[in-house]
Amino acid sequence: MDILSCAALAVIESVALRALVSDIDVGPQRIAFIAFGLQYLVLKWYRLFLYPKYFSPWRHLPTPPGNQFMLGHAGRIFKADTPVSLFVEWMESNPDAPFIRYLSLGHSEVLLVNSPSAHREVLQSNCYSFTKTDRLRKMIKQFAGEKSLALLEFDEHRQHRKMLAGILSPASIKQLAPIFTATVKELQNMFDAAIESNDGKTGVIDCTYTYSKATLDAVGISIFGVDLAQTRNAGLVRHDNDNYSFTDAYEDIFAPSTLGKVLFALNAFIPIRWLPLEANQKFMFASRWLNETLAGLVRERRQKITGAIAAGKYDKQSRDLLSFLIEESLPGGTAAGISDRHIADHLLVFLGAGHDSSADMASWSTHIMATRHDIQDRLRAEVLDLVSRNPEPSSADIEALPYLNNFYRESLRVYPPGMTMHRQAATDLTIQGVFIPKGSIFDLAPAVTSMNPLIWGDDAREVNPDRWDAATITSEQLATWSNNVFSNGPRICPGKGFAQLELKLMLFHMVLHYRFLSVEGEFTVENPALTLRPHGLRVRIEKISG
Ligand code: HEM
Repeated sequence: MDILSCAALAVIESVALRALVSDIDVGPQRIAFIAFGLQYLVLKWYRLFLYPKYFSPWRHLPTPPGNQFMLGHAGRIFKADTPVSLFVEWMESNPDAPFIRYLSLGHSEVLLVNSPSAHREVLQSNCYSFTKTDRLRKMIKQFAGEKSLALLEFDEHRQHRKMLAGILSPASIKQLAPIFTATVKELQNMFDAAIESNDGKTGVIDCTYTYSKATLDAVGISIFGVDLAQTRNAGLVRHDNDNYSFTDAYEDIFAPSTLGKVLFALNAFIPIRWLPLEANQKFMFASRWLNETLAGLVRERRQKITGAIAAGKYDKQSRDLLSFLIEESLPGGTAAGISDRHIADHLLVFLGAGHDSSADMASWSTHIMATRHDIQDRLRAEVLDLVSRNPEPSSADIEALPYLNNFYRESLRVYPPGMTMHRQAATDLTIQGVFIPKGSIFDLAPAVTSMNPLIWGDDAREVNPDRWDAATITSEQLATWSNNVFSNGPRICPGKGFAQLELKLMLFHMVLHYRFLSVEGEFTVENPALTLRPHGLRVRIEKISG
């Protein structure tokens, strides 16, 4: 935009100068070129250095130190221990400020939403005055269709949330319990294999790999009703892998090589998918494969369901979310009229949003248990007590365990997997007395409120499941806006109940059958990343006999 305005102005100036000064012996192109260069430099200098410091409406907001030339704070964010650790540090220096301003690449301003009341205004009161940012939209569009819930805005988003409400309601989530329990058995097989391949007594699991696989199995069966590892597409086979499966496509998109990750992020700034690189070809193939295969899956399931209904043989029991959504899309259903394209796009986002976050949560819970044996022992005592009274507890019995519930909430508070949300103002507005021009960029990080010492006390960074005890927890800590781990407002995570059931069942069985002895070696946290993902977190486990 700046280039275009400067170029247009330079042409006008050149024409005007030659009209006003008759004996000028410099050609019009040269004049325009020099004018363009000078104007562009002055404008950039203003934007980079003068505007943020002297003219921005946000210049009085807290701005952290450490701004680097051209990189702003972005360089330090990418080098930090986790993608959100600087946000938490900045919040700790300004715990009650509504917003903190930081500078991103090219010194562009970003507002970090800080106080609970500012969160409420951005996520609830003015939810539809914001959209996802253009960059995030470009990033998500690389693998999910435009019709997916995560990309819908305004009335269309409202309408689709309503259509999808039934399939993720508590009643339908409850029906998924047997599926989750079955996938926990898979997890146990992986744990046992790790122990067997060592000395038969203890073994080491790589948390990211193990939980990723287990939760992908769980979301595959619960969302699509298929074993994703076995799902192939006969019409679309990769030349170097004729056994290409859903798992391959998923990995090529969500767990690519380092170059693949860089290209994924870069493509949100400049289109680079046309570059003839292997990482690009893999990504493009996987994205096409995933979209075509899902469309085929939806088509087949619709035929099967409508055929069974017509024959009077449809069994509504034990249905996955895809079957449920297709049923509801029929005349009279809560999602009547929703297109197959929308269904496929929504479910692909459910898969992406639900898989990594649940796997990360399981990894961090394991980390807590392996480093805090006191917490692990209390969890196990509670689980054993339930089993001694009721050897076959229902999912409702498990969900009601108080210490397991406290542990689940505390683990999410300290290690929120859905790490950041990004928004862009769709209109001019004022929030908490701060003027927000249209186009302003916002970051929201659940850790910012979850770690706020004014809400959670000076030990906010410590893991302490007891802080959730009904007898002692304060109303401020329980307030909706003190906890944004699943976001809040109209865009609150629709998979909250799904994640809770899946993870509590997984934790229950893990604690019942295994001891988590220690963390082996060092590990890092992926940065940049879409979720709070430990890398190389290896934990020694031991099977509990009997
Ligand atoms: C521990 C597990 C999970 C966490 C921490 C989590 C967190 C979040 C957060 C913070 C958002 C808001 C993103 C934004 O507005 O930019 C979100 C949105 C979303 N989540 Fe989750 N999530 C989890 C599991 C799941 C599961 C299991 C599913 C599906 C089965 C799911 C589906 C979605 C969808 C579809 C959205 C977009 C909602 C919309 O834009 O209306 N999530 N999640």
